[in-house]
Amino acid sequence: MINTDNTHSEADNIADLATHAQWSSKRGSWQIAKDLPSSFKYAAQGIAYSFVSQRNFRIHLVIGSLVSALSIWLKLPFSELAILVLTIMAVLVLELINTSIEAVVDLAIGRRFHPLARIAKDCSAAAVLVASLSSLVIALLLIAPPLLMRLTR
Ligand SMILES: Nc1ncnc2c1ncn2[C@@H]1O[C@H](COP(=O)(O)OP(=O)(O)OP(=O)(O)O)[C@@H](O)[C@H]1O
Repeated sequence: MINTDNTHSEADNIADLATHAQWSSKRGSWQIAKDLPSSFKYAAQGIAYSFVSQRNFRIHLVIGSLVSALSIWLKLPFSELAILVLTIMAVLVLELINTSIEAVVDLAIGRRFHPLARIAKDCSAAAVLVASLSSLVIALLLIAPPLLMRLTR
């Protein structure tokens, strides 16, 4: 409750507002991470759920691991390895967000058809596709030349 009488200073009111906003935003949560290890545990649960339930997540993980192994074998410079790691992780991150959006849409409308649900899911899947295509192009640009050199030596 925000106090409006004169015994409260401006700073007290701002502190009250901050506390109020913090608790309002958490009101809908069933459970709140109480410490850092709990936050990591919930994040790990999200990764495990995506791995088990999403075929595309597993495919991206396998391709990402192969590309990383190939890059190390080719002894790519650290800067190029960093670019590859960034693009592989971007695809996995978007796959996780896609899974999250699908779950939220299903939670909101269940098994009913809705054009907005279709748009939300299609755009979220499109984000993964665009990131996958761009990471494919980046991988080809960085890996193809040294691989060809190695194979034709
Ligand atoms: N409630 C809905 N209303 C309208 N269209 C829907 C709805 N649910 C799914 N769709 C359509 O079906 C497609 C597949 O939805 P689904 O929830 O099965 O995703 P998915 O196959 O798991 O996607 P991804 O392969 O990206 O994980 C969506 O992209 C959307 O076009």
